[in-house]
Order: sequence, then C-alpha cells, then structure tokens
Amino acid sequence: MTLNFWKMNGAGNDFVMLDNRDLSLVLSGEVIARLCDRHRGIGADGLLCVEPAREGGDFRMRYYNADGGEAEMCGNGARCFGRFVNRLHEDGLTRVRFETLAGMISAEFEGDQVRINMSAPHGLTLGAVLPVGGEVLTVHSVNTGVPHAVVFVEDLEGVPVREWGAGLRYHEAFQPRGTNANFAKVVAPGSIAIRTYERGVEDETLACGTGMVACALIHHELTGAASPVSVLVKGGDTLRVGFTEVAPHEYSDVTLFGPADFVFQGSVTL
Ligand SMILES: N[C@@H](CCC[C@H](N)C(=O)O)C(=O)O
Repeated sequence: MTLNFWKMNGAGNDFVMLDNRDLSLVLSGEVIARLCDRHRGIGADGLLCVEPAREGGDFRMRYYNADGGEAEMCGNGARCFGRFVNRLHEDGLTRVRFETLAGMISAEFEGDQVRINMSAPHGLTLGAVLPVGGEVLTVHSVNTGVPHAVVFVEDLEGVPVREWGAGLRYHEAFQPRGTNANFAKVVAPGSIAIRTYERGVEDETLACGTGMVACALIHHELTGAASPVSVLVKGGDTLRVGFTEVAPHEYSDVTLFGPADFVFQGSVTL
C-alpha cells in the first residue's frame, strides 16, 4: 500500500500529515510509530489525520504521538492541520472548524501564520510541592486539551529537561495518564521563554502549543500578566497566547497564534 503524506512543522514541532477524508486508512499504533521514527521512518513528533466531521465541524482532527498513541489535542498540530485542510481546498478557506477529542477548535489564516481558538482549559492547580530528580519543585498544572505540568525557574538553559521532564511525566501525582512537563522563565512581564518535555515523544521537543498555553495561563495566574502573553520556544520562534479570564482560574477565548509550515511531500510504501 502506498501512503501519500505531507511533512509540516509548527514552530519546529514536526508532523506527518495524512488526508483520510475517505476513511480508507486504518493505521495501527505500531505503523504510526514506525512512520514517526527519525531513523527508520519519515521522522516526526506526531502524526495528524484529516477525517470527515461527525459532530458539526468542517472536519475531524485525529492526533497521534510519535509512540503511536492517540492524544486528545495538539496546539502546533492544530495550526498545521488548519493550513493543511486549507491547502486541500486550494487555500480558499478563511476559517475552518474541526473536531478533536478535546472539543471544537477553529483556525484562521494570516499568510503562513495561523490563529487557533481552543477549547476551555480545565483542572488548573497551583503550587504543588513535588520531589523530582533529587530536587523539590513547585509544580503548577492545567489541562489545555492535554495535561501539562508547569515549573517556573530562573536558569532555563540549566534545567535537565529530560530528567525532570521524565520525573514529572511519570510522577504518581499525574497518573494514570501522565503529563507533559514545561519549564518556564519570565523574560519580562507578559513575556516568557519555555522548554517542554512531551509525553508520547518522551523527549524535549522544539515547541509544544498546548504547553505554551499552559505556561502563559500560569504566568497570568502568578503575576497578573495581561493577555496576550509572548512565548519564546526552544526552536527560536515566539508565539502569542491570548485569553480572557471569566472567573477565578477559568478562561475563555483562548488563542494561539504562530507559524505552520509545509516542508515537503512524499510517499512511502507500507
Ligand atoms: N505537541 C503538542 C502536544 C501533543 C500531545 C502531547 N504530546 C500529549 O501526549 O499530551 C502541542 O503542540 O500541543
């Protein structure tokens, strides 16, 4: 079987993109992991499939991590998904709404930049004190479509992201589903820099969209910083997170604005 794909990235978080509008593709987790393998496959942090809508959207987005497991949402992937379906429609769309396991997402286009409007975050907690990798960390958490732990630090470059990230990802406080783990530094009020360890990639990635949103909201909670918050990611891009606080710890109109780029297209024989 020949599989046609596009490779895209959103701020360096990279994805294999598949058009499965006719639902002809049925890929096992093992095959997805092989496609995402950087040595034996195409290489990616995750894989996205376009499927037909079932619940009133224009399309349905399915997202799989590099390990082949399905996750509810991916912020960088959703921006790429928006541009990908726009290209499937000869760039004729101005706005697209798509269903995810974390709710309805909409995307709007400004050149190669995409703004997504995300579903409401939930489960925000502040200030858990947890032992991780021989240190005691102050850990905040929020689900922005997928679960995120957030730790603010002074020395971001000095953070052992793999060690602390894996420590949080498998910490008993976040079981049974685990968590993504973000380390953030305040650059100036309303401007932060972050590094993220992603569940399902089991490593640091160059950017994580839902992680940026989690860090921006926690930055607002801790300092009162106004929307939008600028977020500098490991890959060097700066993205913007917008939000409205509608009640204590409750948010609506959560947006993420940043790049979504095509890299190449190809085909593989399975
Ligand atoms: N890269 C993503 C998040 C993808 C899902 C995550 N690894 C998980 O398993 O929760 C993003 O840009 O949000």
